[in-house]
Amino acid sequence: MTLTNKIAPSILSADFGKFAEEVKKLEASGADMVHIDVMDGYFVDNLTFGAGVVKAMRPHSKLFFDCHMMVENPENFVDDFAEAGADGMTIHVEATKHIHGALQAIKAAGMKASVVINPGTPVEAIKPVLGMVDMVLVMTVNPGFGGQKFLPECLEKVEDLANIREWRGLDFEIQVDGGIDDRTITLAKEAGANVFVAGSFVYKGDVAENIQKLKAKL
Ligand SMILES: O=C(CO)[C@H](O)[C@H](O)COP(=O)(O)O
Ligand SMILES: [Fe+2]
Repeated sequence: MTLTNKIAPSILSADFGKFAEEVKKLEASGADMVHIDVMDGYFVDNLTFGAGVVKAMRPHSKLFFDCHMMVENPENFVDDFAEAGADGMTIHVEATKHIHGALQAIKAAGMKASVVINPGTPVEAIKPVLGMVDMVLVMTVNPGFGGQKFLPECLEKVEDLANIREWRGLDFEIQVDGGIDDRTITLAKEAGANVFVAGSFVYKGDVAENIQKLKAKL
C-alpha cells in the first residue's frame, strides 16, 4: 500500500484577522490540506472558532479542510461542519462516550471520518474503530495550544499503528500533530506517519519557503 505524504499547515498559527488571504496563500504555497483547530474551552483550555469560520473560508480555497475537533461531544457538531464545507472531521476518542456512532455520523454526512488520541491515550482505546476510519491522528503534544515541544515518546504509537494497519490489511492514513518542524518531521516519517501538521514552523517567516523545507524532508 502506498500512501502519499502530505503537509497540513495549521491555521492556528495564522493571522486570525486574515483567514481568507491565509488559505489562498496556503494553496499557492503547495500545502496539501488546511488543518483547522477547533477548540471549545472545555475539552481543552482554549477557545478558537467554529463552523461559521469554516464556512467563511470555504469560497477561498479548494484544499481539503481537515477539522481537528478539540471539543466535548463532537457528534453534536457534525451537521454544522458538513454544511459549512468541511471535508474531514477528526474527533478525540477522549471526548465522546460514543466514538463508533460519532464516526458513523461523520461518514453519513459525507465527510472523511478520523480519530485522534492524546499523548496519554493508548492505541488500545481506538482498536475497535480502526477498520472504519480514514485517518488516525497521533497527538505529539498535549492539545490546546500551538508552539509546544514535540513529544518523541508518542512515536511508538505511530509505529504500532503502522504495524496493526499492515497485519489487518487496513488503509487509514497516520497523521501527527504538534511540534513538527524540519527535524521532527523525519522522526515521524520514519515511525510511519504520512500526514504532517505544522503550525508554528510554517508561520515563522515565509510560509511558502517553510512548506517547501518540510516537503524536502519527505
Ligand atoms: O492541535 C494543535 C494544538 O492542539 C495544533 O494543530 C498543533 O499544536 C500545531 O501547532 P504547532 O505546529 O505549533 O505545534
Ligand atoms: Fe491540531
